[in-house]
Amino acid sequence: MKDIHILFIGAGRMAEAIFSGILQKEKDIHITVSNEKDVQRLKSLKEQYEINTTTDWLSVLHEVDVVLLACPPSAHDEVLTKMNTHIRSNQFVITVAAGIGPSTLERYLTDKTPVAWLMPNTAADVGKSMSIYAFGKHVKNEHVVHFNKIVSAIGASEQLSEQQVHDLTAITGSAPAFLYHFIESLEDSAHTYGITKKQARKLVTEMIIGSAAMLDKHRDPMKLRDQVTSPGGATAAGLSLLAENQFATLINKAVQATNERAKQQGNK
Ligand SMILES: NC(=O)C1=CN([C@@H]2O[C@H](COP(=O)(O)OP(=O)(O)OC[C@H]3O[C@@H](n4cnc5c(N)ncnc54)[C@H](O)[C@@H]3O)[C@@H](O)[C@H]2O)C=CC1
Ligand SMILES: O=C(O)[C@@H]1CCC=N1
Repeated sequence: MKDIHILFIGAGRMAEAIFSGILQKEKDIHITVSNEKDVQRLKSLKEQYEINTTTDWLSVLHEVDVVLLACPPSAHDEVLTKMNTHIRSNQFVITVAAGIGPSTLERYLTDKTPVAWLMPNTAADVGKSMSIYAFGKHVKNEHVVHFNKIVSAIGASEQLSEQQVHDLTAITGSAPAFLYHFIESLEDSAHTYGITKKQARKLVTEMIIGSAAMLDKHRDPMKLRDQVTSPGGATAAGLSLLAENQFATLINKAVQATNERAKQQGNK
């Protein structure tokens, strides 16, 4: 397969996680990263990753096979409007923006442009993103081949419908932040029992890594929870308190609030 050249529009946290993951796995994917004006950020990314950078993505657009939009949902209107008059047929446009599905991309890119919506998470940086995606109407086999090469470099993936990517943005895109918040809360709690912050971090981080490894091996959280919960014992008391305070309902509400905001961002 011929080398792939990807232009990133947006040089923030998600862009970096994705191209960092790609560069660790793939030698024949070339990266150019752009933002509007933060030249300091581009300089430091160029030094760290040995990639090309620009503040003028339009000037490189004609050279690339894939454009990956990693800018805020609110920037899409301006970027896609500008792109539509310059993009060549067959150039593949992917967005990772919350709320911006393939039907939105196709409304802007009017010349049967192949498009895809990818919802990854920052674990792309370590090749462990769980990414969901949906394709637009004009995606052909050659684009699927490129897409699979890019997405498999950053972790696991699942193709869904556009509506499902809307509905599950909270789960793959945002829920890592829920989990990190849970971890921070455990650290704060541990720290109240007279250990240092460093010790609290070690206890909680290693516990989470161990639990994730168990989940990876056994893939059955209910069974794993049960193994920890000695009948009538200490864990059961903690879980009861979580249940009395509607922990599962609260998580569901957080998922809904996230998805609502994601959709709202895409509708602007
Ligand atoms: N951070 C995350 O975990 C995830 C983020 N996303 C999506 O990734 C996108 C970027 O999010 P973050 O990296 O978190 O944000 P960020 O704020 O770290 O990065 C945004 C980047 O876009 C650039 N930008 C802003 N307006 C622009 C414009 N008009 N033209 C070109 N570049 C422009 C900024 O300079 C910056 O480099 C968003 O659409 C978000 O929904 C999706 C999944 C997960
Ligand atoms: O917070 C956000 O809007 C983005 C989308 C999913 C994760 N981060």
